Amino acid sequence: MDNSPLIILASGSPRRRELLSLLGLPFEVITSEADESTPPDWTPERIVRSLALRKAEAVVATAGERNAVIIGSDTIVVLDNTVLGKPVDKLDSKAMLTRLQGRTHKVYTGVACLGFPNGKTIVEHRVTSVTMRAMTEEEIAAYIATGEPADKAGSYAIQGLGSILVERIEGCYFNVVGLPLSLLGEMLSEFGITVLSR
Ligand SMILES: Cc1cn([C@H]2C[C@H](O)[C@@H](COP(=O)(O)OP(=O)(O)OP(=O)(O)O)O2)c(=O)[nH]c1=O
Repeated sequence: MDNSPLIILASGSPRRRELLSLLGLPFEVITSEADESTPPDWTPERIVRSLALRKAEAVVATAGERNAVIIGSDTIVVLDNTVLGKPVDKLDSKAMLTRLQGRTHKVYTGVACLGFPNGKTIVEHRVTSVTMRAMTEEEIAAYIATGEPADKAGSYAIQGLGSILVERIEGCYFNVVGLPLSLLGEMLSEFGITVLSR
């Protein structure tokens, strides 16, 4: 009998769902209502790691008394020590994209794996550098009009139309989309879950 724990993804993000599906393992999704506010003096690492853990912890009560690993994750974009989360409106998207265009920024994603019911906890993060090409005001306006930037950290989606704005990246691609899969694979193996088993 297979005793490996059930995987629970604590996320409402369709991107994270799609990325986790790539591993070919069965999983359940439970959406969390975690408080995502953080003190202004926190470093990017601390923000994504803490929020990832908060999101995982927020679904513990609904996960039930099962042998499970709960995955929480959080992504932010950082430019010049400023954290760019999801835009609040189109004006905010315009301000973010105007800052990001023609420059290199960093994308941080934190991942928390919470073993249940034993409470084993592993929290990690990855950083990817992303260089965007220069954009005209018209291009920025046209991109915002597509609606794609609305629910994305930094107001772009590398996996969508935003792909044509990205000149180069250094680091894990999946980290930018919201779930660094090679890191997650390593973390899951600590819970007895193997993606590639012989
Ligand atoms: C930079 C970038 C971000 N994003 C997305 C990933 C995340 O979904 C989102 C960052 O917001 P998050 O707060 O990390 O996640 P979320 O609110 O979408 O989902 P949940 O908290 O329920 O897990 O930005 C992309 O899809 N593509 C990109 O290129």
